[in-house]
Amino acid sequence: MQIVSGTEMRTIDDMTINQYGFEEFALMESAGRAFTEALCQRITRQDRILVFIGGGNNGGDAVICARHLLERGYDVIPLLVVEDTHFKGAAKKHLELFRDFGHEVLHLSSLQVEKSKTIVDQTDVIVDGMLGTGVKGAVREPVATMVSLVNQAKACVFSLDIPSGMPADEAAPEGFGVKADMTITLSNPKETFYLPKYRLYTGKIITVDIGIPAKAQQTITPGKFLITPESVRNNLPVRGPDFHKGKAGRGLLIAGSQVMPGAAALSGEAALRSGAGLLTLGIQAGVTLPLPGACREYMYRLLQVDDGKLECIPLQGYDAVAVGPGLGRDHAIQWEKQFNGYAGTVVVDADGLHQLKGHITKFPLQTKGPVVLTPHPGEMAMLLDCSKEEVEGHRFEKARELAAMGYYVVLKGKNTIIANPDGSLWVNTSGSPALSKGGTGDVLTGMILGMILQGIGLVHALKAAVYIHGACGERTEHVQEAMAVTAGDVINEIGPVIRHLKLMPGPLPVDIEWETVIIE
Ligand SMILES: NC(=O)C1=CN([C@@H]2O[C@H](COP(=O)(O)OP(=O)(O)OC[C@H]3O[C@@H](n4cnc5c(N)ncnc54)[C@H](OP(=O)(O)O)[C@@H]3O)[C@@H](O)[C@H]2O)[C@@H](O)CC1
Ligand SMILES: [K+]
Repeated sequence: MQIVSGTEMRTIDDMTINQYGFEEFALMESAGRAFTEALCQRITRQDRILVFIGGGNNGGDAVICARHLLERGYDVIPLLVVEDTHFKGAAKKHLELFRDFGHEVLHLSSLQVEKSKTIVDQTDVIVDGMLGTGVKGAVREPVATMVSLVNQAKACVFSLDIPSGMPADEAAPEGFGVKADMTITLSNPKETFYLPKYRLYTGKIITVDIGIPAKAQQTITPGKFLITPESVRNNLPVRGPDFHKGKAGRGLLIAGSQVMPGAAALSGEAALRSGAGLLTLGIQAGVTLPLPGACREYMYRLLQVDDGKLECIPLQGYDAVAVGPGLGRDHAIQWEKQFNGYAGTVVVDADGLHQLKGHITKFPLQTKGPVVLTPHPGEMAMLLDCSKEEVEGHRFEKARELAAMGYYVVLKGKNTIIANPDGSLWVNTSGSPALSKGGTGDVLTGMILGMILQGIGLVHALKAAVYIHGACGERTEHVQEAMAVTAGDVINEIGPVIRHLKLMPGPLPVDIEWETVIIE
């Protein structure tokens, strides 16, 4: 499913109306009705409903919603927050139609604030159709007061398309808006839904189809998409009866140090649990792994340190290499010597990212294969020389900025973003606060390596690892409190989550074939 900014949504709307000849009046009817259908599945006939109606097209949709609710016999108060003169085009026509059908609206201007507060207090359900994707700047009066009233109300708040006041473009200045229990969004989720600063605004997000043609959507390139469980499931590795470990790839993990041996253990185990065929752990000589039981399936390559530099490992025979978890920053990776001409996939995480910083613009030119970087927001800020706040406020832009240097980027956090060097993005929606603990990032790196090794295609591998990692976090919460969950618990859920995905209905793809990487 495609995610859009408000600007992109307007481009899609313009195409639909001006290029493909859809009537704006009919499109608005379709939007208002689709919203109402989704709303009616979530409310009861006994609910007293207050519909807030703004003066733009979002208000037009809200008028249509009020009409359908009244026609179905619901108890509705339609409340206009602006004067009639504000209405234009299709929204104006729908307001006229509303009156032609004998319905009446209340005007906010005719009420004292106290009276509107009483109405809000006596309401069970609020439909928030004051401002949509066309909001500009800080919310003005009298809408601002209504936003505050809605936010104090005990009623269940359903925002139409987007919580009023919240911008739909990442680039827009931060807005103050309605805090909804649920946002029923039209046609496409808006990009700001997935930014940390707006996390408390949308509530649960439902997307409804309003009949925008796919062709109009495809004009937005490079696109931004949600990772769906279906898309992950349909691209999971499959093992047929003639499967053997050679088909599941040979991986190398360069990880661990005296003070962080556990990171190597966690990453490696996660790679194996995610399906890696053969795994070698490259680890500094003398480091003792703390969990011998968990590590008995690896092969080892002990690395010497000479003059502060980590020994290089010949990469022939390895289909992919992950470097960084728990590695420390004292012993330098010899990036150029180690990876020059390597045609497999390289995944760089954690301390590996800190060490790569000085080589960030050159590294993609030194390797022949794809390079995946998996920063959390702090590491992203370090790589791009900006603040963590800048990264968190502009996650799409920053992910694209780093990807444009020639990388596949996995920008971690809630709603992890995967960015392709061509600018396409995928946003994850699985996850849980249970994952907020040291070691879960090391687990993700291992899962990424494990998925890549099984040859399902790099982007599919990244999507699968990121989605399954989040789903493992969710699943740990079924049996224990989020605060008690450890990275090891997350690993234990990998198998059950993959099984659960595979049991979803529909045919699975046929057996995968590992494409051997040729190393020159
Ligand atoms: N996606 C789709 O395919 C379809 C989308 N549709 C719908 O269109 C919506 C977008 O509609 P839109 O472009 O008319 O803008 P919208 O959000 O109603 O805001 C404009 C109004 O807000 C006002 N206003 C602005 N800023 C303000 C502020 N800071 N503080 C206070 N007021 C402010 C502005 O007032 P003005 O500045 O003109 O005085 C004007 O009255 C979209 O979200 C979806 O619901 C469907 O109908 C059809 C299919
Ligand atoms: K709204």
